[in-house]
Amino acid sequence: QKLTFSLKIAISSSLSKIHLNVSHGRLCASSTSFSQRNNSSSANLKVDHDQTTGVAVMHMQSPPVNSLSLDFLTEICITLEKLEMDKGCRGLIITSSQPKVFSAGLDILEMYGKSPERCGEFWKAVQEMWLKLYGSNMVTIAAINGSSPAGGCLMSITCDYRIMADNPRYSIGLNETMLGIVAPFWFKETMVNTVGHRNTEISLELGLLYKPAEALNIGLVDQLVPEDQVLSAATQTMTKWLAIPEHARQITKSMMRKSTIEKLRSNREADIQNFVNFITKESIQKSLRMYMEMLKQKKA
Ligand SMILES: CCCCCCCCCC/C=C\CC(=O)SCCNC(=O)CCNC(=O)[C@H](O)C(C)(C)COP(=O)(O)OP(=O)(O)OC[C@H]1O[C@@H](n2cnc3c(N)ncnc32)[C@H](O)[C@@H]1OP(=O)(O)O
Repeated sequence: QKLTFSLKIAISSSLSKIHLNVSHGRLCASSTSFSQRNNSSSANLKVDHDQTTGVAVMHMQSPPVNSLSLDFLTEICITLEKLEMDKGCRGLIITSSQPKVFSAGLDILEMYGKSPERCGEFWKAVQEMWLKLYGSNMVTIAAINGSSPAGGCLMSITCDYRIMADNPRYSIGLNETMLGIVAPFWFKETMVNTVGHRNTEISLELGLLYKPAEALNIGLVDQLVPEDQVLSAATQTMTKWLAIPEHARQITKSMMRKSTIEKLRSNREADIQNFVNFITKESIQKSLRMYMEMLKQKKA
């Protein structure tokens, strides 16, 4: 059996302790320094892990708008995997370091003019991020400090709780139909599980983007706070969620989400084929091109 051995040594203190754990056939080594903080950065993510509270804050910093490219999705998945395996991490807050935007959703350039193979690889990464987040054992909170359309909204609704900046310039929603594309069944089900069937039907058919107050009204977000308090409110909420007996909370979460997760898990290949066939159609490529032009014109 292959053992994965990862050794992280925090040199922030000269006195650091190394813990070895064997779990699920994997040998992991992690370290705790007396400062109890473990900060790490990759190209487009900064993770602040406070080991005293067991809470990690993942800051997305992929300019200009945190759009989810294949590279960025891969980075997010690797980080989620590491945090999930780390017994010292019980809660995850996801937020953005980019001004005015939480995430602009999937990177449109990954879906335009690309080979079927590349599109398939991209879609597999989108599935992977969703599976990791929706099925996470950690308490997950989206600290939505900017606009969050389409894939950005999906990312938010995979979390257990959403706190959004109360700024009417921002919006959130699954607006895929406005791009001439269709939210797949697992996007739709995540939305139904959040705001119910009727709200989802209206929202998806019309490709609606909601202002924060409207999003709160239909239950797409759970709380609105002034912009400068999004992260502190998320931290406060996290403390409450982490006080719930962990095993009971995790089993309950799994019970609520299991059937949606299983449906994708057992149909991953077919879902990739659907996506590739759909997105490479001439008519869909034309819609995406027009949408990108519209985005550029909006700027001019
Ligand atoms: C039969 C069933 C089969 C199932 C098939 C499945 C089909 C596929 C399903 C796909 C699912 C999800 C799709 C998505 O997530 S698509 C992405 C949707 N996103 C959007 O519509 C958001 C578009 N962006 C905006 O509205 C704005 O950019 C913003 C986020 C509100 C920010 O506004 P801003 O004024 O601050 O910034 P702006 O000047 O507009 O943008 C800056 C530059 O970034 C580029 N850009 C913006 N969004 C994206 C993106 N999503 N991907 C790539 N690039 C993006 C924008 O063009 C600007 O670029 P430049 O500076 O002009 O070069």
